[in-house]
Amino acid sequence: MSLELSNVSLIAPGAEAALFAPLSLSVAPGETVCVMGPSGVGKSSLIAHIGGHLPRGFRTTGTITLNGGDLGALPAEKRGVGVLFQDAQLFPHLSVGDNLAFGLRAEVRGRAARREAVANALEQAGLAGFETRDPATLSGGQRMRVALMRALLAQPYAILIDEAFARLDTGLREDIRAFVLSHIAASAIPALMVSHDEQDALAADRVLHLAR
Ligand SMILES: Nc1ncnc2c1ncn2[C@@H]1O[C@H](COP(=O)(O)OP(=O)(O)OP(=O)(O)O)[C@@H](O)[C@H]1O
Repeated sequence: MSLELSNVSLIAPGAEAALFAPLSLSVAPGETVCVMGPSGVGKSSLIAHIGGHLPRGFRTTGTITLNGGDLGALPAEKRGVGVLFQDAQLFPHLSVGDNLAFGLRAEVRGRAARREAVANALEQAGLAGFETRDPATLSGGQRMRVALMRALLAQPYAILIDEAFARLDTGLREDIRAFVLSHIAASAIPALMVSHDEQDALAADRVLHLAR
């Protein structure tokens, strides 16, 4: 199902004017839309708003619909939105396998079934056998692949990507971007990707420029 934004805008705490002109957008299942725009226009805040993590004091207009429901009525953990950040944000105190198991939905019951789901995800990420590894021992690209698999194991209705590839080396960035975007397309969920990188824009299905 599509991710639908209708007349969405944000007013930062203490500000009078909206950060960007009201935004209406429909992102289709399997489609990736790249959101670009000048620094400070509100790209990360838009991602935070959709995910339900907007800092206190922001005012918002418009509506966001996902999976047929109004996201504004739901707390972050009930929105079914997965977010990929720049530093992958794996839990440092959990093994790679436990990070993935954290993403698994509660419906996957039983130790054997959960272990198998984690092993499958690692296999898909090209990281078979990495269950007991400490996330700190992974490369940036490996961490990002685990972060994507953790997000997908939760079977989200949409994925948001906030400059997730920016800190990776150029060659690796291309591989990881292709890995992430192909998994999103295969999962048939809509994705919104915030970026400054022209290469990200080229890899997306569509580009949207946020303007004041
Ligand atoms: N917690 C906050 N309190 C007050 N203002 C904030 C807060 N978070 C963000 N802002 C303001 O909201 C505006 C948009 O910030 P945001 O980080 O969303 O922009 P951005 O387009 O992602 O920028 P960049 O490209 O530099 O990452 C900025 O003017 C910023 O100062």
